[in-house]
Amino acid sequence: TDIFTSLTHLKDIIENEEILLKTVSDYVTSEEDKINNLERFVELSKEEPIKKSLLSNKTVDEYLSHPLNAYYLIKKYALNLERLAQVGNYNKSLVANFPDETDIAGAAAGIIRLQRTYQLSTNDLANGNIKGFKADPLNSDDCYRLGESSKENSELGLAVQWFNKSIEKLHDGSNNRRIEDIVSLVVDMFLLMGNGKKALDIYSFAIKTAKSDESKEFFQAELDDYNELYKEIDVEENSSIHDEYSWRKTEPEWKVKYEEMCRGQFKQNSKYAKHLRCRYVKSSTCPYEIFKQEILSFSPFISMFHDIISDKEGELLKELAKPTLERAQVGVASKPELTTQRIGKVGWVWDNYDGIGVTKLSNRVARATGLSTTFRHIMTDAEPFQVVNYGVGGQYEPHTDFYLQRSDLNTVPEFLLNTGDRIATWMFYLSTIHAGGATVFPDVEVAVPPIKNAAAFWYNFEEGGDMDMRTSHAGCPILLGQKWVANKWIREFGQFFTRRCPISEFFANEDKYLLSLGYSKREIEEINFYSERPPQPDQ
Ligand SMILES: O=C(O)CCC(=O)C(=O)O
Ligand SMILES: [Fe+2]
Repeated sequence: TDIFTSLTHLKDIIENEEILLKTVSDYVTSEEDKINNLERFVELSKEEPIKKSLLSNKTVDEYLSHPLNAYYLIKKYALNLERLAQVGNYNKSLVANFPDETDIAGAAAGIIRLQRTYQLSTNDLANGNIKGFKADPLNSDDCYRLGESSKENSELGLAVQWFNKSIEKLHDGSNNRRIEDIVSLVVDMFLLMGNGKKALDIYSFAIKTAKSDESKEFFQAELDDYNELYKEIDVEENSSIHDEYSWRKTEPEWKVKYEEMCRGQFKQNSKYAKHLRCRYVKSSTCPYEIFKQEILSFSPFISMFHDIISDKEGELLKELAKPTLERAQVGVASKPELTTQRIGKVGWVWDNYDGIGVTKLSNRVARATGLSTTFRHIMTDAEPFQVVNYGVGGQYEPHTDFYLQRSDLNTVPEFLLNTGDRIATWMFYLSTIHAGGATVFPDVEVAVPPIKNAAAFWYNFEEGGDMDMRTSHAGCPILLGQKWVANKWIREFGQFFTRRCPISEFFANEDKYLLSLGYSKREIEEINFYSERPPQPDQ
């Protein structure tokens, strides 16, 4: 560096010695802090490993049945992951599946979805109570996160409630945000609701009750800003009736209806409702095999089969699907999208995947429905099983299973080319759900309860071969329990020789169905005449 050739640089180095020293000592302190932090983490984890402290005698599945527990676990592991990021060298594959901050936010959004859909009170939820099922109460940090999530979702009323809860619990030490900032957020929410009066009240109250001079000054400054901004507006006049408890985001009609269906607020209003029944159906090929079918709607034809798969077979499907599970996308193969419209992970399980086990299940679907489910690599009669596992507040918003754009039929993987559309849907329910999670058909007000080891089965097309838009359906958010389903979509063209007559003869046409039950034409006219079908809105 040629220092020896002049002495002036040596002088500089002497000047800078102190700064260098400080840099090194700062580094040592910060590394020490890190190590201390990690040491504390190891100590705590040794004292109460997650396996023991959280589960306490429950199985993992029981524990995860409560959405708040799932949220707690996600948060705990995500925060651990942040700590581990400070450790230089360790086996990264151990944390490959760890959740991160985006998962905490996703789980919080799921809980807000559940709160809104099932109209849960903020108090109950904050106490960990969902319909009598208990989890640990939420702490101040959790409540704050739920407030943020509500805000992001434009649920301003809920946001106020959660931010207030977070302030109420601030003393628990979980939350290092400043009370001033949370109060300002509450004020913002009221302003967005159009309630300036409330905003003013909160500032005045905060100034009166402030715990320190700084705090008081902060609120005074905020209030001054506010007065400056809104001096033109008569606050009293503009304060609408909005309070946080009655305030709801305006949702499109389909969503309101969907959420009502999920809550069970609907009437089976088909005039044929009283003829719905359970029946035994004979297997299409095996003379001694009988299936238990419950008919839920004649037109469109929607039914369920009870006890149609064993626990063991269900486990097989889940196990085979697990390694292939990926975040669900919506849309066609050429342009799938990640959306909140469907919150779950899907995997595909093909016939012959595991010896004969999966094929046996496909064959059973064929015998129960009379449709062909033969799998082929070109021109298949049915798709492989699509196994779906839902997450916290997981759902699938209303959709139809067929391709709305006819041209999309040409952008499918090769084995599905020239197989026509999804003429019918079969869906196994593979897990126990205590609340929520029904499959609902809002247009015809039919709900299929997600009963373990049962299956839903319906036709997506009308008798004449047109798409039946009334089959639009949804998987409701899961409130308590875990949800696994396995779809088997049966394609159109493979049914050329197998399609059963009774479907077109009886079920697609309700009158024909009644004839088949032995009613005379006159009786059917009478049933039609006296049936109590509520007036339809736009007739
Ligand atoms: O989970 C449900 O109940 C519905 C699922 C569904 O409709 C689908 O996967 O296409
Ligand atoms: Fe579907």
